Amino acid sequence: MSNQVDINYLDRCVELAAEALESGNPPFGSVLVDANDNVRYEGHNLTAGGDSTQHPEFAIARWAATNMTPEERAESTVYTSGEHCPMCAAAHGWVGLGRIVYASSSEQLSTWLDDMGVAQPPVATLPINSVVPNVTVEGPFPEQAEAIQLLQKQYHAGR
Ligand SMILES: Nc1nc2[nH]cnc2c(=O)[nH]1
Repeated sequence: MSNQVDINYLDRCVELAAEALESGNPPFGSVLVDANDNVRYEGHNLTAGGDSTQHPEFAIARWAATNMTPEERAESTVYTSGEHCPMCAAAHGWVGLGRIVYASSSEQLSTWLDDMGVAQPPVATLPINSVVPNVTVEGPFPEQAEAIQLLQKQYHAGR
């Protein structure tokens, strides 16, 4: 069940995605929140340097593996501006993180890329649950997805 708390964290993800764009990176941002509603990690995409695995969701999985117990991980929520790619969904599943709430879906991203005449990513745009069937996933959220589409347009217009 989503609520205003979820919406607030998604809004933060949109802010982080905007920060990514400002620093020349693709607009993706994510937040890791534990069961006590503490933000444990937040970040944005850092792939502009040439390492295409520097997604915030992947960074969250690796940070959580080092810094949280298995129980803490399972009870936490990952908020993210865009639905996890298969690499990040797999990392999320391997480290046993909990619920995922995303603003815009991979299917939406794929459609936006086609509409902009931009090539599809080299990794399939699968739904998270195709990769990790047992993770609770919520999204998309229309208002935040619209904001992300705008950031995607700005990112690709500048390339
Ligand atoms: N969810 C997500 N998808 C991406 N596709 C390309 N980069 C990213 C990223 O950082 N996050």
